[in-house]
Amino acid sequence: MTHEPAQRQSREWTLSDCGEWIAVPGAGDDKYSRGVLGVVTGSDEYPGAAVLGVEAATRTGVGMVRYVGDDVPSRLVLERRPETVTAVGRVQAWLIGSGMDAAHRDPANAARLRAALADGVPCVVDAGALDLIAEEHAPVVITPHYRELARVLAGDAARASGGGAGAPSAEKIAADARGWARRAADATGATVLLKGHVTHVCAPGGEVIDVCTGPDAGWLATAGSGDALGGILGALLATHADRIAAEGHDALAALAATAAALHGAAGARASAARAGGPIAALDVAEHVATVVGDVLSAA
Ligand SMILES: NC(=O)C1=CN([C@@H]2O[C@H](COP(=O)(O)OP(=O)(O)OC[C@H]3O[C@@H](n4cnc5c(N)ncnc54)[C@H](O)[C@@H]3O)[C@@H](O)[C@H]2O)[C@@H](O)CC1
Ligand SMILES: Nc1ncnc2c1ncn2[C@@H]1O[C@H](COP(=O)(O)OP(=O)(O)O)[C@@H](O)[C@H]1O
Repeated sequence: MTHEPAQRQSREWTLSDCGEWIAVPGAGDDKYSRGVLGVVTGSDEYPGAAVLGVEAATRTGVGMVRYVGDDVPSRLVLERRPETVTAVGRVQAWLIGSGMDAAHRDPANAARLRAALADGVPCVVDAGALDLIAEEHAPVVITPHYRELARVLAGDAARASGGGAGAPSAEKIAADARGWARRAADATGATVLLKGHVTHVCAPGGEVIDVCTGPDAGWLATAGSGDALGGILGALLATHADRIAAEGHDALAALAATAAALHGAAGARASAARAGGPIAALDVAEHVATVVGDVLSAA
């Protein structure tokens, strides 16, 4: 029988673990000292993803969101959240790629994504930016679902061998999601948040963290739910720049697990508010603030 070293074991992350990772502003804080999140998400093809990520980030708590994107998503973001700033400026973290399609990336979005990755601050990389992670130099958390992780690992295998042979299919990843989250973290050097009914988080060389705070039924499996998760995680990274600088991927993994736990609990609360019935992604985003309040009052 083989034994994994202790740091490769798995643990569960619950709401009681989250309190330490929510930054509550004090009397001396202003919007900049709290942290600013830069967001490059959405496109004329998928504008709603931008709205969902910005809404969720705002409801998680952050000093400011700077949104940088195409005209249609910019207008929709401002209609929903007029406090969002569309002027370019400094940020403490980035959220990139939700609502974008790597196969149809236009030059303006390509330049925005590359600029965010080159900025050097922590970055959440989702959906249509996942193909760019080999270029990054910043501390990165990737947030794939099974099909997206299969594509990430195929790209990784192709770079290593010139072919891509040996990369797992989405079905193979689904059959051992915990194991593939760990292998993907080691292979990419990024902290991995692998989405599913149970979400698995792993830093390179670290333990796997399981998160299962969502509703018992799979109501979170709905369009845009993952776009909202990206916003939650982006806000947490932007408000913990000092801890990420000091603790690196250990902090990124704790923040990613916190984001998944808040997201699941917000989905459960949103469903409970509808007698256990179905939810929309915007319901999840809106309920994050209440879940943050719950976590802080229980701490
Ligand atoms: N409101 C929005 O703007 C939303 C934007 N989204 C964005 O959409 C982009 C693509 O995300 P996906 O997770 O769809 O990407 P995937 O590439 O994983 O899924 C697309 C694939 O799903 C399969 N598929 C499509 N329709 C299907 C159907 N009816 N039945 C069975 N299989 C089907 C096809 O093989 C297609 O290639 C991402 O950028 C994502 O962020 C999604 O999050 C949904 C909501
Ligand atoms: N069966 C399920 N039960 C509970 N949560 C799920 C289930 N399937 C997916 N989820 C969660 O819902 C979200 C879906 O994200 P994603 O696949 O990126 O969707 P989208 O691209 O439409 O936003 C993730 O947070 C994932 O963990």
